[in-house]
Amino acid sequence: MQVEIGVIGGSGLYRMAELEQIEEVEVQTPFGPPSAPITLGTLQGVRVAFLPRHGLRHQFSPSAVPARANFWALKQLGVRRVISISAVGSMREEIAPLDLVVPDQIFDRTVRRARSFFEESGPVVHVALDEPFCPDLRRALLEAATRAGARVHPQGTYICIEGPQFSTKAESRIYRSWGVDVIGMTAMPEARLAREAELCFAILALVTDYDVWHVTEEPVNVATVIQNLQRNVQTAQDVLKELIPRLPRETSCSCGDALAQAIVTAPDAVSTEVRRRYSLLLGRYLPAE
Ligand SMILES: CSC[C@H]1O[C@H](OP(=O)(O)O)[C@H](O)[C@@H]1O
Ligand SMILES: Nc1ncnc2[nH]cnc12
Repeated sequence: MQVEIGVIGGSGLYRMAELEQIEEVEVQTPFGPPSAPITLGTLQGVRVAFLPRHGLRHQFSPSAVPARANFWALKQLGVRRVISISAVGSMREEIAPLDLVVPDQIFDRTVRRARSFFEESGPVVHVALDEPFCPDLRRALLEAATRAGARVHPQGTYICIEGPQFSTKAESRIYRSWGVDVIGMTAMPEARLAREAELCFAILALVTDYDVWHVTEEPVNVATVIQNLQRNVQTAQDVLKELIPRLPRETSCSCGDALAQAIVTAPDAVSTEVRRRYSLLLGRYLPAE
């Protein structure tokens, strides 16, 4: 059975306990191996691929997550939609720890991550990122979270910092003045890569803390993040159980055609070698033979 849904687990979520009939697959990609072997399993009759972004033992810091390998590997397995489960800090009083957020925008403050599959070689590709998440997958996530009885915020801007350190109070204050809603370290370059790989992508953000700006709450630390994440893992699983079996097979969004108008390099300037290397992503547009 075709694996169409990918789930990327973030901090504190290294396995998906609800998967049945599981097998582990080691995938190789032109960008090296993904963060961990990918677990293939069944959730309520639907085949799912699960990948813990920081590795099974949380070996990869946000800057070192092999994001290109992760998305390439999921695409290679046939995945068309990717749901990321992510721990975030809240930048607004009304978004409380243990709430869920389905962000609709991202502000990228990362500074040292590869952000494109086509950076070093390959044709010049400019995908649109005005809406960085799949609108249909976001809507479905939101409906699933509501059915699961979670307190969920239907939109929000996720600011992605480089880390690995948490923010200073001055940074946190300034980010808040920019109007962001939640803060994390991993949504970028994932959203960029998902779009380049023509995959639907959305984040289920689990709020773990109030970052460092709050006057009465303790500044964020790892223990709080993991503790609150653990308290919310069951909710995340419940949302996935509500979501995955109801996702229609066919998509009506434009994520699957993101490259159709995006390749600028003249076809005769793209070598056979490059066409072969990128055939998984570009084969529809620039066949190798
Ligand atoms: C462990 S605290 C900081 C860490 O948690 C978040 O990870 P993820 O998005 O993978 O859940 C945050 O982005 C940082 O990487
Ligand atoms: N306050 C915070 N800053 C960055 N990443 C986070 N992940 C969870 N909480 C965070």
